[in-house]
Amino acid sequence: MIASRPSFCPDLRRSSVRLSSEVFKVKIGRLERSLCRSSGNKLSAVIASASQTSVSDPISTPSRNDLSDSLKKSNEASLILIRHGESLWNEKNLFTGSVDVPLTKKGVEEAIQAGKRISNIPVDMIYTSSLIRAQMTAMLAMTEHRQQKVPIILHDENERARTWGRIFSEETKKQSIPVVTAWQLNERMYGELQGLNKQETVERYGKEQVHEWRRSYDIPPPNGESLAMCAQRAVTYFCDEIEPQLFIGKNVMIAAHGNSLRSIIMYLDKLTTQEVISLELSTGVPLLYIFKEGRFVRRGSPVGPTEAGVYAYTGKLAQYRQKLDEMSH
Ligand SMILES: O=C(O)[C@@H](CO)OP(=O)(O)O
Repeated sequence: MIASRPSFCPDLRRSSVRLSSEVFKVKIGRLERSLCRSSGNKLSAVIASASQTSVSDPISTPSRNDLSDSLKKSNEASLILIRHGESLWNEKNLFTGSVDVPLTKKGVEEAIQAGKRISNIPVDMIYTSSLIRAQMTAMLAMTEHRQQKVPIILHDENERARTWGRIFSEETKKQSIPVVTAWQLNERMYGELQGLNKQETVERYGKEQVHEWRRSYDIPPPNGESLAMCAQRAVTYFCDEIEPQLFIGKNVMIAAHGNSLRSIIMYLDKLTTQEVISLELSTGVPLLYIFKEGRFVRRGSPVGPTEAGVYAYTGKLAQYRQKLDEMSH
């Protein structure tokens, strides 16, 4: 197979040099298009970042002026990616895909440990898949965060959900973190392999065939999604909904799945279709990226001895941590 780099979001491909005003205009245009496209209260997920409040109020719709003020203010943001902790089907070695399986006790512990590792990194918005294992991971991780804000899931499935979920205190909103759930970040649909034991599937179909289903880029398992198909929806969502938040300086955490995150990492790290095949993500280990001047720079996983290095990378992160230290003294 010829290694190639798929272009999911051609108008947003990042320049390796300083973000030119030309590109910046495109990116703002994109954000505005995304605002235009969004209808009704779906708008709140994107424009939450445009207002200076922490949780989008599903009723209020901040003006474009708020948006452009906010755009001018920030040029650096953190992006944390976490694959969910171990699920009950990971433990049983079953293909899981779109089946909505909760965490094991070990998975709960992994999520809490992940939270400790990122407890000094700012989080303004959280995106999770619509599956409980990713949502549990995000929520458990945030119980450890030093900022001590409350993650609140936004419900925009219908008018009543939006209206009934309103918050009437500005102060309480400031102490909250909006959590957007999106099916596009779900694990890839594993088709007729869902619920099958991985080892038994190898015994039945052979190691090579199963490896092809699990790790090839564009060969789907029977009636399921290939990584390419999963990337199409996950990366498009990332470009349309999450990247605009980073552009305006919002620090974002994404809790998702092995394959939806592999496809997003492929986009962030500009991996080829060949390189992504060997990319494996452990459960519950957070990865940190810094988004600056239109580029994503991978800082690795802020764990153990590397933690000091992670904070040393940017002045903004160091300042944030110092502020947290001062507040807790
Ligand atoms: O079963 C699944 O849904 C995934 C992730 O656990 O498995 P794989 O590692 O084969 O992509």
